[in-house]
Parts: sequence; C-alpha cells; structure tokens
Amino acid sequence: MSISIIGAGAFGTALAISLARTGVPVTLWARDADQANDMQTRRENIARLPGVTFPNSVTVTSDISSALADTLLLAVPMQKMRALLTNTPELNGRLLVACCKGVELDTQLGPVGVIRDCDPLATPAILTGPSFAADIARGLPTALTLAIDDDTLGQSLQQALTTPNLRIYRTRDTIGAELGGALKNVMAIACGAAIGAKLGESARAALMTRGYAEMQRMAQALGAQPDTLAGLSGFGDLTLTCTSDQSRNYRFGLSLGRGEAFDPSITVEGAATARAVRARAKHMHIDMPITDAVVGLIAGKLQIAQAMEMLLSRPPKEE
Ligand SMILES: NC(=O)C1=CN([C@@H]2O[C@H](COP(=O)(O)OP(=O)(O)OC[C@H]3O[C@@H](n4cnc5c(N)ncnc54)[C@H](O)[C@@H]3O)[C@@H](O)[C@H]2O)C=CC1
Ligand SMILES: O=C(CO)COP(=O)(O)O
Repeated sequence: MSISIIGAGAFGTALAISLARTGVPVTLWARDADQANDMQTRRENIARLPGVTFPNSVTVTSDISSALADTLLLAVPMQKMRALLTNTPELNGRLLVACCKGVELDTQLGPVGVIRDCDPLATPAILTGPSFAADIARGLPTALTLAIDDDTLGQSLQQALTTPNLRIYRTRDTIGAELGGALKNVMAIACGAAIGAKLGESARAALMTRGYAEMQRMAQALGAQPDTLAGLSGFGDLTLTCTSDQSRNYRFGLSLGRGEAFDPSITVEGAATARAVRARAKHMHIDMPITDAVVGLIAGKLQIAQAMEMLLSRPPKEE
C-alpha cells in the first residue's frame, strides 16, 4: 500500500518521517512549490519541525499528480480541509485518512463528515490520538486510533500505518474518533486558562473530568460509542493535551488565563471548534457549560473570574 501525506505542516511532516523510517517510500505534498523544494533539498522542515532530518525514503513535492498513492493522509487544519478537497480534484474517489482534529465552523461536521460531504466517492478514515508531532518525528512511542467503516480495509490500513514506535488500534466508530479528537482541544483551552490564571491543579482535574462528561454527552447524542471516547482518541488525547505545554491549544488557554496575546499564525484547532460545537449543542439542547465558557473567554465576553463563577454556581446535580 503506497502512502502519501497531503499537507506539510508539523504533523504531516512528522508522519512522513515516522513512516519512512521503516524504509517504505513516502511522498510528502506541500501546496507551496518553494517550500517543497526547500524541504526536498534541505531534508528538513525548518518552519514547522526544525531539527529532524528526513529519511532518504521521503520525497517532498508540490506536484499533486506525483503524490497520488493508494493511501492519502490528509494533514491540514480542520478549517482548511474543505478548501483542500475542493481545490484538489485529483484527490477525488480515493482512500482519504483525515489526520486533523476539529469540527468545521460552517457545517458543524468533523473531518470524516467533511470528506463525505465534499467527495461522496471517497473512502474516508481518521487517524487520531495522543501524538505530538515532535514526539512522533523523534521516534518516541505512542498508540493511535484508526477509525474506518470497512473493517477489512481497516486491517490493511492498520498494518500499513504501524511502525515499531506507533501502535495502531482499529475501530469502526468514525463519529466517536473524530469527536474525541475535536472536543479534547476545547477542554485543553479551558485547562490552560485555569492554569494560566493560577486556579490550581485541582481545578484542572475538575475541568478535565467534567469536560470528559461533556464530550461523552455530545458524542452519545451523535451516535458515538462511549468506549471510543474512553480510548486513545478521547480520554488518551484529552489527558495529553490538557497537561502538556507542548500543546498549542493548552498554550493558547494559558495565554487567555494570563491575559497575554497569542501568535495568531499558530494552529489552534479548539478555538473554531468550540464555536462550532457550542452551536451544535445549543441546537440539540445538550448541556456543555465548559465549552460555553471557552467560547465566552475567546470572544472576550467573559473574564476568567466570571467563567469560574458561571461554572461553580450552576444548580447542584448528580455526578
Ligand atoms: N502538530 C501536532 O502535534 C499534531 C497535529 N495534529 C492535527 O494535524 C492537523 C494539522 O496540524 P499541524 O500540521 O500541526 O498544523 P501546521 O500549522 O503545522 O501546518 C498546517 C499545514 O497545512 C497547510 N495548509 C493549510 N491550508 C491548506 C490547504 N488549503 N491546502 C493545502 N495545505 C494547506 C499549511 O501550509 C501548513 O503546512 C491539525 O488538525 C492538528 O490538530 C494531530 C496530532 C498532532
Ligand atoms: O493533538 C495533539 C496531540 O495529540 C496536538 O495538540 P495541539 O494541536 O494542541 O498542539
């Protein structure tokens, strides 16, 4: 099964490096020709993943026709996925594995939903779970969830994406896998804000736990299996992202909590996703108070003290 990675940001580059270390040829596609040439010559992605040299079996190109492999891993930000699929008709009708985490603002669809919407003939899948690009690129171990409807194809894909450092678990619950990865980013912003505002580790633990309850509520209402949320794509990635300042979502939250500015060029998937999820939750009458607070903080409509008061003064309930 030949593999290409579409999107040469931090995660796409890390996946290319990790898969190519097993010796298989991997093509990494960047939309910008200068950037692709620079990476191909230098054997490094200076902008997004400095310090890690590409194995010989990575080829970087901006020519989409030379990147059309059996399996295409899509590693662009969630809010750019539709533009990628619309502007790149060569991707139509193929096996497309989303590697992004989020919910589209305009449609409230996740990565698999957007692929289905843009390209009904594609076979969509999602690869998600606890995996910082820098860790993957350095060959540090982790485990990920691969979700795809067709279990036979899922087994071949699982094999193709497994490396000595990457253990892949398989599920058919694409809704659960995409929601876990999307919602944990919202909770990471909340936890970062709490830590940034010096509310303490106990507050973070409470936010993670009640955030997980919100994730489960939304996921179950949309037909996901609770076990999926309890796995790598949900609980696993929630734990990583809410506790590490390697996470951009968490760092964005820290800056909100400290009242500091944050570089707008950094990809923070949870910001748009929080708004999309809040809209969906309101429409479906699902209670998501932490998500509401994150949306209020980002919009500047709530201060940290008000968000805390809003969460703590809710009517008492059973856990
Ligand atoms: N960086 C990380 O540690 C991890 C990231 N992810 C997910 O991977 C996705 C991508 O994140 P990163 O690679 O970190 O972001 P990034 O900001 O490092 O790179 C994004 C890349 O997408 C490209 N891009 C944007 N719009 C495009 C378009 N319309 N067509 C083609 N390319 C386009 C950009 O040129 C850039 O190279 C996100 O959803 C993120 O949640 C998942 C796991 C780990
Ligand atoms: O999803 C990630 C780790 O699994 C990366 O998190 P950030 O996008 O917050 O950096």
